[in-house]
Amino acid sequence: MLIVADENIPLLDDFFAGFGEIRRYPGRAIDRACVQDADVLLVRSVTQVDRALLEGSSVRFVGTCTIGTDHLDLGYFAEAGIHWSSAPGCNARGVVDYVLGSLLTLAELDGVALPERTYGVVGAGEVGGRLVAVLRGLGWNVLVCDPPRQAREGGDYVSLEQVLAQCDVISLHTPLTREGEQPTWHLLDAERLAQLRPGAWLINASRGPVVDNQALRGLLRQRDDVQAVLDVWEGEPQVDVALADLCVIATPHIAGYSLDGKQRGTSQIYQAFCAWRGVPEQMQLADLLPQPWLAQLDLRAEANPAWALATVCRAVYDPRRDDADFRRSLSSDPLVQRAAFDGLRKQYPVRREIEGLAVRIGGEGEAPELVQMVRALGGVLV
Ligand SMILES: NC(=O)C1=CN([C@@H]2O[C@H](COP(=O)(O)OP(=O)(O)OC[C@H]3O[C@@H](n4cnc5c(N)ncnc54)[C@H](O)[C@@H]3O)[C@@H](O)[C@H]2O)C=CC1
Ligand SMILES: O=C(O)C(=O)[C@H](O)COP(=O)(O)O
Repeated sequence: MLIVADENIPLLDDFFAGFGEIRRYPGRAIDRACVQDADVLLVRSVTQVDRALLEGSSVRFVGTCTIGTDHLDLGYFAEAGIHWSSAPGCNARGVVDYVLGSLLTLAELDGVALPERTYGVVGAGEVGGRLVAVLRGLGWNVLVCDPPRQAREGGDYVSLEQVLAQCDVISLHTPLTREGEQPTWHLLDAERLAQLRPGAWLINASRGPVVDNQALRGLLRQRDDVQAVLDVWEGEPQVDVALADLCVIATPHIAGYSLDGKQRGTSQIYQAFCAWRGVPEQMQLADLLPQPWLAQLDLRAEANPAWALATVCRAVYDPRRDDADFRRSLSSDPLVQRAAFDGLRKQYPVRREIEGLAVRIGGEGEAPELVQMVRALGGVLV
């Protein structure tokens, strides 16, 4: 069996070497010639997998080790009888950690207290749903907008207009869709961006085109009260450098790049592949993931809760590091800039997740606020 894979997929040999030959290519360089004789194609988000790539090839299974599927032509797969799988939720926690780290920076810059803000989460699936749970667990006020989910399940949701009118912070977690009843392409267009509340923060770690980047650049130039955090960009790996300069945090599509999330993505595709082939799974991700580098975090019971929150989150991940690396890499030469965008992602340092972090609260007293905070973040009290 010939398996063609994006070279950035971790643990390829551990999970797939037993099935046949693996040929690795840069994701953006996978073309018809690469896949012509392949049986299996394993990608991440940067390979457009469609009729133009696959027609005439022997590929019968496509796995994307990512949550997003906007790079896959699922209609063509159905027509051609190609089995496929994505990795739902694999790196959702990494994105939540990215949003938390961004909120801490925004709060420091604007001099506001996070519990006093109203949060709007748009898209309440694997990522947004976890983010809502964490924010509500912290006792913060959260409104949720997810029309497709609301139509399916009913429940306590609000419209996008309500989010724009009532929320100080808007975090986008929808897929990128161009068709259907609720398409998300330019969900935040010039008209909606103009409705952002005074002092609003906008975070986009979904897909670049969910926000009209040109309109956002115009808005940020006009309104210095609005702050933006962008992990994803229209036209990636090309980035609007002027827009990046206007953002508080700008990063090269790495919100979900925890080690755990990336390895989980490969593991989930392995599981889907084994199910498709009808063979038992031989490998377990738990046997491959290294121990977290931080064995335990110690807090004092008398610690200020806001300080403790920042300490726990930043002990694991601080997006300011990625922002600084990204800004250093920005270039007015498009070729240099595109290469730098992909280079930062390829060389991404090891980053773990807050969930499961062992936290010990020592010192005097019960510290119920700290206990609630650690539990809300998904930490484990020891
Ligand atoms: N920046 C990064 O590193 C990462 C980005 N992502 C992006 O985040 C997206 C969301 O991920 P998940 O939560 O795991 O997906 P999911 O499929 O579990 O949830 C998406 C939610 O968005 C809702 N939705 C769809 N259209 C909507 C609309 N017009 N308005 C409001 N809500 C809408 C859906 O009903 C669903 O509940 C992915 O599709 C992917 O594009 C995912 C992982 C990492
Ligand atoms: O899972 C998703 O969806 C993502 O956006 C991934 O973080 C994308 O990872 P790469 O394809 O950019 O390696």
